[in-house]
Amino acid sequence: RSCKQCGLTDCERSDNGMSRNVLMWTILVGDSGVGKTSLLVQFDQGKFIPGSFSATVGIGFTNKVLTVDELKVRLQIWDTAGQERFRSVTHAYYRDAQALLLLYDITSRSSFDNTRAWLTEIHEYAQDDVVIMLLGNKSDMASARAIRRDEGEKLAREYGVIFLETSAKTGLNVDEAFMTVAKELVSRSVQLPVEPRFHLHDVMRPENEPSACCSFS
Ligand SMILES: Nc1nc2c(ncn2[C@@H]2O[C@H](COP(=O)(O)OP(=O)(O)OP(=O)(O)O)[C@@H](O)[C@H]2O)c(=O)[nH]1
Ligand SMILES: [Mg+2]
Repeated sequence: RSCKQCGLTDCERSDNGMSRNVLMWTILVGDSGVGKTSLLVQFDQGKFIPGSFSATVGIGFTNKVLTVDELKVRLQIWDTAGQERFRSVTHAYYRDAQALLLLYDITSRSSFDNTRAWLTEIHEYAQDDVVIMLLGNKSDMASARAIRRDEGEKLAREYGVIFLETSAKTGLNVDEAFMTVAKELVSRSVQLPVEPRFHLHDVMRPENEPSACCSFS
């Protein structure tokens, strides 16, 4: 049985028998080859699959549940195709995103330069209050580095977004990146308690009642 809405097979319960879940849409964007799929595989499965590069076609999602301040945060993470020909598909998903992770490859000047165009697109298609993180990926490739860390930090400051350098290969800062997003989403929603923009679920339910946070098919 999997939920028709979020694709999860079950709903976690916290220790006090209540389930309190929030689902948040997160999208990975950036040029083809920067490591979006690899980052997601590292986060989801804790592994890096070396070998030839196989570009993502279309779009797909992975669910991960993180706990932030006793709140279960389900991140529905959409991995998009970086190739130009798939851009129009990706645009359709921006509007529903609460968070966007924009990756560049620290060994590729062009992927870094293109982040400005990505940010312009994000501002055009995404919600104004979307959480944006800039990630300089492949930080393990020190000898091939083309973008200094402080260049990434400067760009992030300019656009007012959060910045981290990551490595999908070694796992450096991968969990941190997603945890930072989840925490930021939770803290922003706490500041706006009137109508949080949680996408689907935000329920509390006693242990002996069937979980209602998902709708099963
Ligand atoms: N050394 C190193 N290689 C990486 C890292 N992340 C990705 N790669 C490699 O870079 C290539 C591209 O990675 P992908 O994750 O497929 O890139 P992508 O951003 O999903 O590309 P598209 O699907 O075309 O948008 C692959 O050969 C990966 O093995 C990293 O952190 N370090
Ligand atoms: Mg990919």
